[in-house]
Amino acid sequence: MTDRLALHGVFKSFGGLHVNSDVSFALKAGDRVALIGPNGAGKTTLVNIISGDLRPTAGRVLFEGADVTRLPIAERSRRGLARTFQISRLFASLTAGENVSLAVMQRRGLTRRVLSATADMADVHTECIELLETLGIADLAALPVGQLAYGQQRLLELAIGIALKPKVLLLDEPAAGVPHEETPKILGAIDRLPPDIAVLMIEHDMDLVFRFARRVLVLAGGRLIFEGTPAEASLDEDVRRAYLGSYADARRTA
Ligand SMILES: Nc1ncnc2c1ncn2[C@@H]1O[C@H](COP(=O)(O)OP(=O)(O)OP(=O)(O)O)[C@@H](O)[C@H]1O
Repeated sequence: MTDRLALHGVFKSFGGLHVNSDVSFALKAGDRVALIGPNGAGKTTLVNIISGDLRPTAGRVLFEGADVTRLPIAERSRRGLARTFQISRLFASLTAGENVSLAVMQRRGLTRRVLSATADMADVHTECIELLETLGIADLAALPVGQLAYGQQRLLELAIGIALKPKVLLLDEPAAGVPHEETPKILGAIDRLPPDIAVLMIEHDMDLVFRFARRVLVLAGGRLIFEGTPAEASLDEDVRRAYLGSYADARRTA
């Protein structure tokens, strides 16, 4: 089976700052992988490289076997790569339903011919409402995004990610900033993602990692220092050191 996503020797520097060094890994259909690591380890930078928001300094990103390293975000998205952001990027002046409908329309190729597409709009609306129902936020469809609570906005972001029917979904801290009592809803939504999607999730909350991930990648100082199950990660000495902040010291003295 061709990997859905593969990174080969990815490096990223900002001036003299080496943020990602020689990172390689692959995701297959149905994978549930968490990318963890201490603050500043380079996780978001790596996700930005996968999504096309950033170009790597060296190395390659393959999507279904094809080199997409130089392709723009929109082309990667058309091929089936979707992401959510750590900080919400929803259209605040549109309603929740309109935000999801736009994603459904984008996937169906309707956004370029909006004026001639009215016949398809009933379908788009039905799909949008079904999606919002799946995430338990159908009652919010008519509300402007600006009026939604933060946790509801994160659920809406997930709805948009799913609306794109991606083959690979990148989730950047989907539960960040969500009040504790609302995290079960985010977890429930993630549990109900279509099983075939390959999902890579950046997450600090280890409860969520344990519940979601079957495999964990640990990034420290820009390098992958561990790949294994969540249980193995929690017992690994290098991983423990990375989280205690002594990994950088160990490298400096090595
Ligand atoms: N555009 C940029 N220009 C310069 N430095 C950057 C840029 N983007 C990120 N960095 C630096 O790269 C390092 C890694 O940042 P990144 O956001 O990828 O880490 P992270 O592992 O996602 O951290 P966190 O868990 O805190 O979100 C940090 O030192 C950050 O300041």
